[in-house]
Amino acid sequence: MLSRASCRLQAINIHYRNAALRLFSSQVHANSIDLTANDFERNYETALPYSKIPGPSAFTFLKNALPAGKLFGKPFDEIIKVYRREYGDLFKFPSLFGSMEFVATHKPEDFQTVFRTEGQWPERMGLKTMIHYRTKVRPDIFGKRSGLANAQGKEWGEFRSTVNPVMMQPRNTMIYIPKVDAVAVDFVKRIQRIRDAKTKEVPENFENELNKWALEAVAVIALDAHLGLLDDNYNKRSAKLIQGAKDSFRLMLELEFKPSLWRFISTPKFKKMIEALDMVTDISCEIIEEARERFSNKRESSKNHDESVLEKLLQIDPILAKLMAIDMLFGGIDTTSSAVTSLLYLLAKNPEKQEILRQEIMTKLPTKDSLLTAENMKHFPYLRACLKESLRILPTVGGNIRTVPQNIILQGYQIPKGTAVSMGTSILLREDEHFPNAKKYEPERWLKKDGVPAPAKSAHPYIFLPFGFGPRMCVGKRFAEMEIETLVTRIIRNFQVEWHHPDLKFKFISVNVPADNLLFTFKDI
Ligand code: HEM
Repeated sequence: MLSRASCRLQAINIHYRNAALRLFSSQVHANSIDLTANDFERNYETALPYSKIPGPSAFTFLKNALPAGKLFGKPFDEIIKVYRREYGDLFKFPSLFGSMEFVATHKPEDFQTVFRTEGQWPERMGLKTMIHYRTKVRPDIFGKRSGLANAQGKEWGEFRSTVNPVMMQPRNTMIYIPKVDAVAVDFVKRIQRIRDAKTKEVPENFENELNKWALEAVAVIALDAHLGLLDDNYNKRSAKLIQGAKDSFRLMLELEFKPSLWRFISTPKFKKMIEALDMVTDISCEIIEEARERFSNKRESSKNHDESVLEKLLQIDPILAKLMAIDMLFGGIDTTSSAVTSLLYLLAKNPEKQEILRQEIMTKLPTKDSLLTAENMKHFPYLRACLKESLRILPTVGGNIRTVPQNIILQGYQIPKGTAVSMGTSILLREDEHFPNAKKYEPERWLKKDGVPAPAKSAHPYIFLPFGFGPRMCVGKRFAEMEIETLVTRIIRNFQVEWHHPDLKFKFISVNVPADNLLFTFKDI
């Protein structure tokens, strides 16, 4: 029987889904085309056969990826770029040693077709390595479940309906601002302690500091837990969690998308991935168990509305609650810290934009210790535009993926039901054709002025989707945006951020992460 809390959440969820549907249909009005299964069925037989889609053969793909091959050791986004130059906007990646064959497209009209036909329970191919680990290696923890990101069909639909009201409602996000702000204030103090006394430049391991901030921030939301990562003698257990999460993402991606025999034998990389995943799972479970004990010791009268995500979900489904909490700790590190990195870097490289942002922040935070509230966060449109613009120029993820639930046609080719389609947006986001003066950091393009719509609105509506699209979009979107905006507000209120080194490069390791040391200078305002 459903508990009262669960009924309330289900009702909120129905409301949420309706609101989300309205939002999506208003988002896509501009260039929308009406697509029905019938349109494709009518023309499917006359379209070019799937087998004719260009792309490297399994042999060429393997040859290129081996030592001495032209793509050996190249990151995944680089491989995609090379094949796009060779084969055009639509090409096929072959299956190798059991890996999944997929089609890659770089046409916004195709993204629209794929998203508009994705159905009630959109499918995104799960990570086989993660599914294997959770269901075969650690059923003691996960039972038969592989987590929200890897679940499909009805199981995914039920999981998502349960977590949406807790994680995706703006109201439920804003209540965590004071806690997340306290973490941001600690981070500002940490910058003051670790930067060079004279030059004000931070040490070369600053990326690790940002990772620690990200884990600390997501842990207060997920578990109401203070991990102590920003203290000088920081907690080594949580530091291991960060390293484990980074290693396992890197290894999973390599095993999934590069030629590997892991499906048949336990390769050295596979063993390392299991070790890293074990580290993440075991430490997360310990932290979650501690949080659970704290909640059970909490007196009824002291319970309040800003309970952590875990606490709220525990009242509905304890196993799902634990799974979601692990995934929040796991998925909430590299993603948000990478987005903060690109935003700070672009503000450092564009001091005039940084100054406009600071003026906006000063209107609501006249002193450095003014309170940051849900109310004054509503009045930072330039901050929001700065974040969008940095996600455009230096996106955190390279694109989106769907497994199509019906036969469709892309660029004149048959795409049979069940095909995985990858939609590469990161290259398009930096093309003048879609965003005039695309290389320029121009937050203003996201703002409407004197009743004139924001210039970025004229781009195809399916290109800029940094958190994905539709019912399967990122479930951590609202928390991520709030965490990033809170931290950047505190940093820009306290420091002039500068960059005095050659241009920063990024590399793609499941998300785009900096390839060089983050040698930011933070001068006091
Ligand atoms: C800047 C930060 C982030 C970016 C850019 C980002 C981006 C994305 C994208 C593009 C997807 C795929 C969406 C789709 O297929 O339509 C996704 C899914 C997901 N994200 Fe995020 N994410 C971020 C932060 C987070 C955080 C902080 C969490 C955890 C609290 C999180 C948890 C997830 C989960 C669990 C999914 C799978 C959702 C599902 O399959 O239903 N993400 N994210």
